[in-house]
Amino acid sequence: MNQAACALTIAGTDPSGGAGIQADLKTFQELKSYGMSVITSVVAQNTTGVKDIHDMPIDMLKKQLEAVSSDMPIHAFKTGMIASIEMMKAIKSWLPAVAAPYVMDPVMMAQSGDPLMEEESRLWLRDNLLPYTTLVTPNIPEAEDIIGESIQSIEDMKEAAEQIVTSFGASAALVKGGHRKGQAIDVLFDGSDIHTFSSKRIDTENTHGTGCTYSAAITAHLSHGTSLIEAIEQSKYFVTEAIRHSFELGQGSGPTNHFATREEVFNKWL
Ligand SMILES: Nc1ncnc2c1ncn2[C@@H]1O[C@H](COP(=O)(O)OP(=O)(O)OP(=O)(O)O)[C@@H](O)[C@H]1O
Ligand SMILES: Cc1ncc(COP(=O)(O)O)c(N)n1
Repeated sequence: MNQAACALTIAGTDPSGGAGIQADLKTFQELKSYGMSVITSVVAQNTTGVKDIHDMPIDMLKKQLEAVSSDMPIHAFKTGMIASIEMMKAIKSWLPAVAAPYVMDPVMMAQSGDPLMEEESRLWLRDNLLPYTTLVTPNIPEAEDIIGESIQSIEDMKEAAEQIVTSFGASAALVKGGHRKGQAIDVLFDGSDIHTFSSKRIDTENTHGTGCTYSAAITAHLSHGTSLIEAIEQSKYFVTEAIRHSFELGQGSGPTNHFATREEVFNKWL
């Protein structure tokens, strides 16, 4: 009998296919997890920015969560855009229905700077959902928002990761350095040790959806039962290659190329 590793994303949409649910499902597929999705908001956006947002009615969000968890195995799940406190409450009350690693990408705004979460929801997310996470993956502005302090150096990133675990209750925190200059360095505190994950910075504007792709890749690896450190190491490689092979599509920040890591395989066949 076939057994599948099953990964679920709970997030908003991107009709241009580079971020959100669409990026997550592509990533799950590439990493051989059976992908499932619950939509929080339908977002009219593309590579240039966000045009409009339609939040799912809370009842519909609850019904989607219930539909998937009452029928399907969930071996790991992630949350991305959760626009309102009401939605966060619905997700929190659903959490006991799943016993699986939880990766939170605390999406606050799109790369274009457009907000994807109500201002007052940020504290609620931190104080009420963060303590349930296996891993939270803030970029630098999101980590600054969580700890309420500015982050300049790698040392600051380490302190922030540690603080997110010890003061705010995440099991592990990965502070991503995509917004800094120089090497693309991410810092993990796993509850006992600091680990760094580093790659050369790729000179490109095409980074729409990198955060979504990275957290989805980690979720996919966790759904296969991979350890946290190994899952992050593999996902760092995946997202770096996806940025390296990104597409010149759209008039803004182009999307990452999710099937880049299969290039070698394709080349063998062609
Ligand atoms: N130009 C780049 N070259 C190499 N790696 C990068 C580059 N930009 C971002 N990264 C890496 O991509 C991953 C996502 O990090 P980033 O800080 O960009 O997340 P994010 O801000 O949530 O994503 P987004 O940019 O999609 O909003 C991290 O591993 C980061 O180090
Ligand atoms: C629905 C949704 N979720 C997350 C992001 C963040 O992705 P990015 O910062 O790469 O634009 C996005 N643009 N849209």
